[in-house]
Amino acid sequence: MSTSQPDDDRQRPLRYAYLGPAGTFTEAALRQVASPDEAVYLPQVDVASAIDAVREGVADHAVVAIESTVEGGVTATLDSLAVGSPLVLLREVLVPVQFTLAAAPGTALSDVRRISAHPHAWVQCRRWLARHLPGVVHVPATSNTAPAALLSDAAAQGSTADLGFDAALVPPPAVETYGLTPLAQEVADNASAVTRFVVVGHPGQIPAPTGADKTTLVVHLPDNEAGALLSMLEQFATRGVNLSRIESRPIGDALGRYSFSIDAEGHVSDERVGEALMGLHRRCPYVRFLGSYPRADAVRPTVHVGTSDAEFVAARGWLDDVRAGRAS
Ligand SMILES: O=C(O)C(=O)C[C@]1(C(=O)O)C=C[C@@H](O)C=C1
Repeated sequence: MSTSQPDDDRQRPLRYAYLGPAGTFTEAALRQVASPDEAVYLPQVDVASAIDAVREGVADHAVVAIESTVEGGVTATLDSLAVGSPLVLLREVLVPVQFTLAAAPGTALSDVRRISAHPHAWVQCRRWLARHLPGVVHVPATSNTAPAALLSDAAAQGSTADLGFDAALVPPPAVETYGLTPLAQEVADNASAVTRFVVVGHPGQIPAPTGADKTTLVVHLPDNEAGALLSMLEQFATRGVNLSRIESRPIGDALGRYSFSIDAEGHVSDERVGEALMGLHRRCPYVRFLGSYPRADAVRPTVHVGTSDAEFVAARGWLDDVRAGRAS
């Protein structure tokens, strides 16, 4: 991805909105996309603000978490992308996730009664906390480093007593960044936890197919139709398109109305993916294309007999012949 773009005939660095403050896992994802030397980093208080910064033209791109091995889909991201002016995903980045329990210097593990943590971090450390700090109270934080910054500022002013928490779950590098003391390291329950982040931008050029791509969609089903979900899934299955994620989110206008957030293997320029999208367009009242982009793990899909590009093209040629009276 290029990191500069024309602006009134000038080259200016791209601006990236992301969940801050400094040192979040989101920032680690952003560093894989563009270094702070060549891009402008715009930390935001939450995921929705990062995405809105792109819609409002304050940022060129947003980097946001979309899925984690422990919690599944990041609902704030899925919901922000599902409505509002159209945006697309341009790239995905994987970040291994581990946590340190940290506090201001002078705090001991035995002092800890209340821990500030992002809700996803809390869930990822739940079993460790139950075993080592039973009864400890969760104080929700807006990001993994927001409480680290508060602890650091309060310690600099002489006391952390009024903060409402004694310690925080933070990304390991943030311990040093914010001058904290580690109380316990590697406290995540799943040592191989990974969070998937995406780069969000305005619709325009779609990243070129690599052979190992992903396509993200939002789909609504027809109301009150038996088998509507099955019919939607068949659009993928009959074309040999595997799904790597599907989850339902409330549309929000009435009980029982859900939209489906889907990651499909392949690129919109693949014949089988294009055919599946046309099937969705015919069967479903609403389909939002959220982009085709290279998979971070570079895993190529298994192409089943009868679903390769060449076989779709040959089938279309055969039909043209039939329609023109040339078929034998
Ligand atoms: O980027 C961060 O550090 C965050 O606080 C966000 C977030 C998330 O939204 O899932 C990112 C990675 C971890 O899975 C926990 C929290």
